Amino acid sequence: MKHIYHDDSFTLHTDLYQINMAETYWRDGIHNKRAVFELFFRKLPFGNGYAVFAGLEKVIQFIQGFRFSEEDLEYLKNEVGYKDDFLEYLKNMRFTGTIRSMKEGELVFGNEPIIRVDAPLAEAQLIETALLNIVNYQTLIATKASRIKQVVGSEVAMEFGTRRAQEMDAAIWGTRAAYLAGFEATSNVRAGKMFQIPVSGTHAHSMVQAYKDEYTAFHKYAETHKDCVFLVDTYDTLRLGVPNAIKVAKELGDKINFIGIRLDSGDLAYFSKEARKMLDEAGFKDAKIVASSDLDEYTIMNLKSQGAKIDSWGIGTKLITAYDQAALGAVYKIVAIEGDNGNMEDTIKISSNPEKVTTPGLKKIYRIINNTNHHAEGDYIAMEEEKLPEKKLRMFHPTHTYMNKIVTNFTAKELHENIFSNGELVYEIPCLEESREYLKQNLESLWDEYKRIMNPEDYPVDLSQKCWDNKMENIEEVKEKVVEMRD
Ligand SMILES: Nc1ncnc2c1ncn2[C@@H]1O[C@H](COP(=O)(O)OP(=O)(O)OP(=O)(O)O)[C@@H](O)[C@H]1O
Ligand SMILES: O=P(O)(O)OC[C@H]1O[C@H](OP(=O)(O)OP(=O)(O)O)[C@H](O)[C@@H]1O
Ligand SMILES: O=C(O)c1cccnc1
Repeated sequence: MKHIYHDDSFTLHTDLYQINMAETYWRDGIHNKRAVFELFFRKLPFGNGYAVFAGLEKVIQFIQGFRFSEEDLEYLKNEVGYKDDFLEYLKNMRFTGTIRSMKEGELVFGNEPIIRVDAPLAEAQLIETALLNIVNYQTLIATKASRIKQVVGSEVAMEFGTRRAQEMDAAIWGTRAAYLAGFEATSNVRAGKMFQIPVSGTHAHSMVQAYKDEYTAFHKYAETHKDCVFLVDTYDTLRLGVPNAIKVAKELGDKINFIGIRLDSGDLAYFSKEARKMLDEAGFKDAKIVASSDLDEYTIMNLKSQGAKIDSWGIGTKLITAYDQAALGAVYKIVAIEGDNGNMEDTIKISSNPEKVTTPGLKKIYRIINNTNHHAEGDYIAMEEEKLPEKKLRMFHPTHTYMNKIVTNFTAKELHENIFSNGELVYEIPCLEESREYLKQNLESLWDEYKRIMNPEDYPVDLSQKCWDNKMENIEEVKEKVVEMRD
């Protein structure tokens, strides 16, 4: 038993420094001060023109289960050394704050708040790490999957990555993210069961090797399964594999549903074209060709440009591990805190890099949709109490302010929904299918220039004049303070 790890709560899924800060706030009596944090990333992953937000459902689960278990408290006491009075405070802690968030399947861009947490300071602090962990991974994989699906187009994309994923949780939630982003199926049966994702699969080389020859292996498989996709590359794809598949399909005729073949190595363009001819000549015009083997959006695009005859794509390692970018860099920054007089006061983090200076204050985020062509003109961050003009909106780049435009005849769609209100879940969680459909609609409203997988245009994420002025005032105030403190 010693080596079987017991794990009865996710609440300690945080960094030690969060608990240490919570203790400081509590001992100082400021733990219940209202604080507002925003979760956002600065740079889009993979050089993509948009990201796909995923992770909210798991965030909700985490918040609902947020309580320190007896075992957590014992551990914190005996192994980390926290004192009883503080542990008593943690014991009674529940999440009592308000969370506003974008919906899963929302298109999201750099420097815009995806989630806003408005909660007692210590609570907001303690949930940071888990929120970032969930959103960073799921959004990264959903974005990678969406890129791949853009290239795959109307053909079928199947998620095959579990064996290469960074452990079991990543396989499960990565698969969910891939389906949300438009993949049609997964080979992971547990993910299929948990999220009602269609499951699908062929067979491995091991089965051919176990029976020694392809003919016997395909035949035995066909005797036990109606739907058959035969893997044809174990020995010699065109001389043995494809002819054996055709032979078995002909012999068993209507007794099976010969779906097609899978190619997993070699020149996939050449093999698929040759195999297509062979299948067609044998009368199997509807048989499908599945391809797998280290595929990603670039290889798929390249194979298509070579005229590969592939109907279905199995994508594993490069999707589920986000092969070309290991992490999304979302951060969680405090933007306002209750002052001693009870009013909310802005907070700002200064940086020598203008892109890294946070945008202070309570804000709302809107997508500006052109009413004529129903496409998004850009996103617009305004102060919470601000009323947007109805007829004419001036949008300008927040660092290169000379880049600006006037938008007329638009709809400003607010992107945040109320998720928790004073600790109560007030959001009806959509099913995965709905979020998937929501993403599809969102992509339709995005101009193609932001969707291409290489060198897309920069999508505008602008600040309102008030929001921009407020940021500048905050920067000036901090500068003055720094001078005062230096003198
Ligand atoms: N016609 C093609 N054009 C571009 N890339 C291709 C083409 N055919 C295959 N590829 C890609 O080339 C890579 C080949 O991988 P690799 O060198 O490991 O060999 P393999 O053919 O998969 O053989 P094996 O699995 O036996 O090692 C894969 O990423 C595959 O998707
Ligand atoms: O290439 P990926 O995109 O990661 O897709 C998943 C890979 O996993 C399987 O290979 P594996 O060698 O693990 O097993 P198998 O060939 O014996 O089935 C499959 O044949 C794919 O090549
Ligand atoms: O069903 C398949 O063909 C499959 C599943 C997982 C990984 N590679 C292939």
